[in-house]
Amino acid sequence: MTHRNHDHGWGARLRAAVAHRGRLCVGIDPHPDLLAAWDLPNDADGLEAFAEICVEAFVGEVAVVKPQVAFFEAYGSAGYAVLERTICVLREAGTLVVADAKRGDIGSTMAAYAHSWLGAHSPLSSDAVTVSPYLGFGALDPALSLAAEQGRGLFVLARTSNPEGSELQSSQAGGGVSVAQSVVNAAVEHNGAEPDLVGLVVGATRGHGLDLSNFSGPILAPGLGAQGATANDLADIFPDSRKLLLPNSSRGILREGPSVTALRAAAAKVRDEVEAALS
Ligand SMILES: O=C(O)c1cc(=O)[nH]c(=O)n1[C@@H]1O[C@H](COP(=O)(O)O)[C@@H](O)[C@H]1O
Repeated sequence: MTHRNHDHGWGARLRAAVAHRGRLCVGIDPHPDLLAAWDLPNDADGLEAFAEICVEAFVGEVAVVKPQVAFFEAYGSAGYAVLERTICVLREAGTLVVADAKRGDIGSTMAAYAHSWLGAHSPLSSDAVTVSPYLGFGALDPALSLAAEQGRGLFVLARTSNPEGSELQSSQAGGGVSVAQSVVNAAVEHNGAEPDLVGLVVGATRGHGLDLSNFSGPILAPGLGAQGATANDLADIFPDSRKLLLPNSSRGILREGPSVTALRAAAAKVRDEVEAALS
């Protein structure tokens, strides 16, 4: 039997967390050059120390943390073990975890990915996961069903922050809308039944050209800091989507490490700038 509990579902948990700790999503992106800057070895031990420092700095300070899976995967099974512990510790401390895995595959394989990142008993079980709709939005169905069943969320790439994304995402899909807009429209349709289940990823680095007026779910907006966007850009780029906008900064904050105090202060500063800009 499908179990759905809206009170404890993703949307309710996200809205409560954001009301309490603000909209900023801080990325844990352990780039090798950051490990070096933090005087940590470029191996799984260095990765673990990096992640532990991030956890100590960000828990209680921000609502949402987004570990970028690629930087853990680079260390193989030892890296995955660090990722498992990081996700688990963050969630136990009440911080929402968006696993940035950008998964997307044919439906039957997508079901396996969904179980890895959203399944209740998976070692990588997170509150939400980033997914790519570019094998077809319908291919995400198994992830949509599991997320709804488990009270978890998805963030579907619509208009990404990188310049290379434009050519594909701005090209025309059927029905006279852009490919990215067709993703937005599909998300609107799905959220009719399950509000907030499907979030979007829309970069904060430039005007997205999307009609988001019918979309009321969460929008993850990467690009603050290292990619050049500032908190003051947000209100212009997302005039109608302020409530559940989750701007992300990773390197811009992580560069302030390895001091836990300095990292925490950097996250708090960006969080407060975001709140001031969107209020
Ligand atoms: O899905 C994402 O999080 C994502 C989508 C996107 O369009 N652009 C983007 O930068 N990201 C991720 O957001 C993070 C941005 O990192 P910084 O550029 O260091 O702030 C990285 O982990 C990216 O993989």
